[in-house]
Amino acid sequence: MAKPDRRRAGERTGLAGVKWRWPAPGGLAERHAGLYQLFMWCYISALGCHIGYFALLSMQPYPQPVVAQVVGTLLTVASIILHRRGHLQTALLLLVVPVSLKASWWEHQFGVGAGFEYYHILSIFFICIAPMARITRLLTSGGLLIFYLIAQSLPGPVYIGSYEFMATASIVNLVICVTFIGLVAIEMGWESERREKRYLRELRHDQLTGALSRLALREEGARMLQEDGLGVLMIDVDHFKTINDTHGHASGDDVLVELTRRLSHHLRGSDLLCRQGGEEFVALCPSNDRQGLRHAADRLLQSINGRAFVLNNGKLLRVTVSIGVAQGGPATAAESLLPELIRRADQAMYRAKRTGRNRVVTAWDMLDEPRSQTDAADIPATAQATAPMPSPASSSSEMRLCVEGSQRETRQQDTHGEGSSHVAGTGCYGYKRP
Ligand SMILES: Nc1nc2c(ncn2[C@@H]2O[C@H](COP(=O)(O)OP(=O)(O)OP(=O)(O)O)[C@@H](O)[C@H]2O)c(=O)[nH]1
Repeated sequence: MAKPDRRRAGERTGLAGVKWRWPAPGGLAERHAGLYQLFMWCYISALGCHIGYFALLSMQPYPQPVVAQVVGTLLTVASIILHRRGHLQTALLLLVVPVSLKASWWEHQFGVGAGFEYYHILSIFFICIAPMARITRLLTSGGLLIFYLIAQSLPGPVYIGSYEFMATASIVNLVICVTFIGLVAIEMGWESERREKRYLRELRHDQLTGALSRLALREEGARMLQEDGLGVLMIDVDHFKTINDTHGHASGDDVLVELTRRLSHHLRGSDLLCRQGGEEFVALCPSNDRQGLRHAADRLLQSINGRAFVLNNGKLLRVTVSIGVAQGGPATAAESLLPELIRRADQAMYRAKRTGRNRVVTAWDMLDEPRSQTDAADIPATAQATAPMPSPASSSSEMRLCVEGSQRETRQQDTHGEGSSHVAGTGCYGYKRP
């Protein structure tokens, strides 16, 4: 097999054989990708500063702590490597503690007032936002704060710069520190926005298949029902347990992924495909046209049973689905009608299972059948248990739409109260406004 092209993947082999990849690698750093990148730039700038100091050494009229510069450079290199390996806390400490130390040294050289105290504040800021244990953060920032206070009361400066030098140094140091804090704050804002969007996307999508999740099904279904009539197609893979048992769970997963791909391909742009759970999918199709919905369901059925699924081991597998269809709406009480439509599509799907699988059954066809044919055994136990009881929430006139074939309604002025109606053969109660 051809070797992957590292350059194309943005990878480099750098210090100590560490693989460099831009942007951030996996693990801890990945969860703070934006911050991580910014810190990387801080490290690189710090490294640049150290090298710059070396260049300036010979030009300074007063003795320079060469050892401090060497140690500072080594610490920065070490912190880059540690950060790259995921030891974020240690790396950060190696960076900010020497920065604070160096700020004290410059304060000692020039006296307080040249703006080097800002670097203490910058160090404490970095520690405060670092993803570390609260106790470590408290101890370190407390330590740096005490260090800052001690540095502020250092004995008289050894070298006192001119007034101009002090003023310029103060402004430059302030600008550097404020820029860093500003950049990090902006990046953190963007990062939390990105994270929020990512979580929301994950919440609304099924991890395996990429189809919409149950949460999205409820939200989108209710929205669609408010705007237009809605067709609900309940799609369930036949004998999926046997597929899992025979070919393994991984192959079962592959079947679900391919199934989603085929179903999505054969749905219209305005339709939505959701994974209800396990091997059960729900297609939401905005439509008032029952015939059209039937055709759509037939088309989906054929897209699955018409062509064999190719498993990872090259074996061919014939997969079939059973589809139940229900239709209703539009409704202002969409939140209460949607579960009803799903229940009825589920009921129709179970009927398709019981009558041989690999077929489409519509809820309205079930209504037209003699009552004896839609025997109780067709309705799953859960559906029977959840046959809707009249409730205040279902008392809107729109609830009438849960009954396909309203001509079959037989009014019941019984214990359900005035205005309730029972739909023959459906177990579905609707409420009409008196
Ligand atoms: N591979 C895989 N299997 C799953 C997943 N979710 C649920 N299952 C399996 O799907 C199977 C569903 O089995 P059943 O509910 O008995 O349905 P079935 O075998 O399709 O039978 P019928 O629906 O009556 O045709 C169970 O074995 C579950 O473990 C998944 O995400 N991946």
